[in-house]
Amino acid sequence: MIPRIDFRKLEAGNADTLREVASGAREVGFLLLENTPVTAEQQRAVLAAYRQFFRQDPALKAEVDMARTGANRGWGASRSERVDPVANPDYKEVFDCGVPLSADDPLSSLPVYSENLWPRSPADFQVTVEDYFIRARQVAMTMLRGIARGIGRDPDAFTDKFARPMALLRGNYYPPRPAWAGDRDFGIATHTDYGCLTLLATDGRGGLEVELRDGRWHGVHTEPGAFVINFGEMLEMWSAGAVKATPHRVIGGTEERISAPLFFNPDYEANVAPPGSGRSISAGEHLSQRYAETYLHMGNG
Ligand SMILES: O=C(O)CCC(=O)C(=O)O
Ligand SMILES: [Fe+2]
Repeated sequence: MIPRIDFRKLEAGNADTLREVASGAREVGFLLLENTPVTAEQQRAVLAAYRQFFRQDPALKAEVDMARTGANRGWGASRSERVDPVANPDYKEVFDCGVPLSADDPLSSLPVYSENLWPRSPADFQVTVEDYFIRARQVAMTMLRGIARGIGRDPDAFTDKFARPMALLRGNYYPPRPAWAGDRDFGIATHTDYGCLTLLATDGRGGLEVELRDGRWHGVHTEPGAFVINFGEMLEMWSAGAVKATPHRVIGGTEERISAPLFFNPDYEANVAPPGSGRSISAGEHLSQRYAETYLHMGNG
């Protein structure tokens, strides 16, 4: 149902692989990606770092609480984000970090380029997370180039606009579904992602569900080492609908679960309107608006 893509073949420009990527992007909006340069070990290391961070004393997490700031860097407590206006705020916790600009960059004062907030503990958290973030961005870049080729665009049609990416790496922590949770409570409620593509590593536990064309919810499962790829609102616009942003959610179960999505968002100034439409849609404005709609401390309060 969800196409399985071999990264090495994609990188080599294999025609069958490019076709599968293009049809998966259009018909499903989700792909499974295997055989990338990011190893299962590297995925496990970043998930373990997040697990240690989330399981520690809440006072240490509170030191980097994003709610104290006007941005989304650091820890987001349970119920600090509502991704679906008809659901309650999500019960997940998150940790977000981005790619900050140098201080003399004129755009560096924008919240989407805020400085990261790193916790005092665990000790090697920042090193592990930043190392993974760099590797994962390279995979995302190659993937995006492959999609451009697959849908018949110039290979760099999208990647050209990633000089100062508003990319965000997130750790999601889903505790066991709380006893108080009702019909409108989710680990993460139904949503589409905001950016171009999302590269998701999981701890192997099920929980992610996607709403496919048949109108039904389907569970997605991956083995350690593989990635789940899905596409966001900006790429749907930018590709004039050749790529679909598919709704997904996590209801949550009896066991704790950790996942790490890399939201691969382009430069603030990228125009993500359909080519030739004569319109202009600022990636930075779209992302800022979606943040304001979802994070309770950034506007959705
Ligand atoms: O945890 C997952 O499997 C999905 C998370 C997700 O959809 C998100 O963080 O946007
Ligand atoms: Fe998502």
